[in-house]
Amino acid sequence: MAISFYKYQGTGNDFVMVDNRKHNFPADDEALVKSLCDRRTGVGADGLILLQNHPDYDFEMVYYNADGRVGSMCGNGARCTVRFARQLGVIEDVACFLAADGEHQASVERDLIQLKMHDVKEVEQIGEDFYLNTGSPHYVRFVEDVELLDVYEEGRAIRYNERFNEVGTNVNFVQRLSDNEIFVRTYERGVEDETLSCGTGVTAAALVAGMKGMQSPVKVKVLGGELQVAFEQHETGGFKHIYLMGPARQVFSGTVPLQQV
Ligand SMILES: N[C@H](CCC[C@H](N)C(=O)O)C(=O)O
Repeated sequence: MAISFYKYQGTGNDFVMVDNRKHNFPADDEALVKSLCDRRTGVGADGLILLQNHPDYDFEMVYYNADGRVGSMCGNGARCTVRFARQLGVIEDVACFLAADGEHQASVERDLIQLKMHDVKEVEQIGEDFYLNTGSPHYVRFVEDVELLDVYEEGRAIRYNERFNEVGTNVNFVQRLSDNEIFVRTYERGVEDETLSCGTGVTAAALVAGMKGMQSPVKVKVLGGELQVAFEQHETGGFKHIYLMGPARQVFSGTVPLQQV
């Protein structure tokens, strides 16, 4: 038996995608997911996503981190899944789909995928830093020079802080570049390394930039390209009408013999 897969990437956050509408991919096999995501002995990706039928939605996305564990919401992965659904003919230019954190709307505008995120009701302040959930948990720290930072070491120190216990957190380091632009680097839980981009992390960083007075939409530079985040801020704190926008495309497709993974 062989597994057919597609490889997608959105601003450098890359995913093995499986069309699971008619198959039954053995995703509870953590070792299998992990080996497919391995960059030397597998296809190589930050995560694996199943696109599935759902009776009430255009489709359902099920996301696994590169370590093989079922993940929470993945913003770039969702944008890639929308592109994948479009290319499979599952949707046209708009989608309403189910992800780990519930329903999402999205639209395809040429090269760009715009994804509606859930409202964020509260942002916790921890010293000078912030902690919020944009579908996945994110710690946000503003720094002077993000390019010089050791994201792996400093990210791990926060990731494994006992405050976050087994659940852990993703960690985002943010530099303000101008009145409407930030640069974000993210240490990702489940990948346990820096990735080139993290959609829910970029969203979290842009919302914190909003709290610090930046107007929507916020342009976000990441190592793998550029995204944009639009939002409305409640007077009482919290955010609504949050949109993440950026490119997502197919890189290649192939098959993996199952006995070899
Ligand atoms: N890369 C993803 C985030 C995945 C979240 C995952 N790493 C976790 O929280 O465990 C994104 O684009 O939003």
